[in-house]
Amino acid sequence: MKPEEARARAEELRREIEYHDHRYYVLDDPVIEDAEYDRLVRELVALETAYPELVTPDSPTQRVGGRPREGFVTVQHRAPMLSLANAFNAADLADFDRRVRTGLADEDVDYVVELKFDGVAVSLTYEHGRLVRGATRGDGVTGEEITPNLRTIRSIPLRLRQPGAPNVIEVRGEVYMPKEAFARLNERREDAGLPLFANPRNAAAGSLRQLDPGITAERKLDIWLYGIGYTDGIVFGRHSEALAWLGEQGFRVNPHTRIFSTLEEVERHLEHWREARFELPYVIDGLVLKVDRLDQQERLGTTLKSPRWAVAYKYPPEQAET
Ligand SMILES: NC(=O)c1cnc(N)c2cc(Br)sc12
Repeated sequence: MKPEEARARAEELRREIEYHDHRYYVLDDPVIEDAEYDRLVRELVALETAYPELVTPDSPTQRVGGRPREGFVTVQHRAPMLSLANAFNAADLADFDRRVRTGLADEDVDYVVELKFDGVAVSLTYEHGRLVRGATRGDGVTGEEITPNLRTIRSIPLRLRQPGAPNVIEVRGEVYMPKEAFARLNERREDAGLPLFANPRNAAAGSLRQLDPGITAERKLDIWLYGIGYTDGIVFGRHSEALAWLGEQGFRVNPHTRIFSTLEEVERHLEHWREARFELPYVIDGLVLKVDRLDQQERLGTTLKSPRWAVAYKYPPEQAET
């Protein structure tokens, strides 16, 4: 095969494998048998072995790369990762709603209500559509650079759908360990006489902070994306539009998000999830309310550490920490 034929075939295989990764890991709706998928990957690995100059960082064969690190470097988030004020009951919610409506001179308000995932908040930076950096939240301004570990999470796209990707975009989400993976991991640790993780959040944090990405890759972590930090090339009118755009770009966005225009509807929704959350295959510790219109968010602004346009409604912790 001539080099330019090899290059073309490698790119064709990458797109096909990316398509199937998105179907399987993001949509949970594969359209190919495992054996056929493995054949595609084997053909790409063979091509990249025969023509090493073809290997690109965003090739699906480069998910688990690099030697273990000595330690983590810190990076500055282009836009700070805010924390959320908490609401624990109907009175707290009514206070939040009243402050929002007062701040908006009694304009109509839509709330986007999303699940609050009990995991590790991370920021993914894409430049020209390619994943260049992944970091933990840290103190909101400075986080730890954990790119090789995040690249092992198969539902994180290594490159965005073109066209439409801005030059630079930071997307925010929560890395978590599904309850089933957590139970299996602790079983293996018990058999090996290792200390157990107390809960899936600690297991996810411990798995992300591994210096060896190969270990992270074995931990079956996953991610939900729920926000956009800095971006230089795209403007949204509503948070719900930004979430839809993230889904179109290939990110894994949670299907239980809803939009309500009255507090009563929000409260009914929160009561539904008070018990229904235990049926989910991942842990949530509450739900997040956000004013949907971004111009209204702007007008409400933020306090020193958290937005006035969002609040986390928290359920009491589960009795026996799973
Ligand atoms: N859906 C969301 O916005 C969401 C979900 N889970 C979380 N742990 C957090 C934290 C912030 Br800050 S926002 C958010």
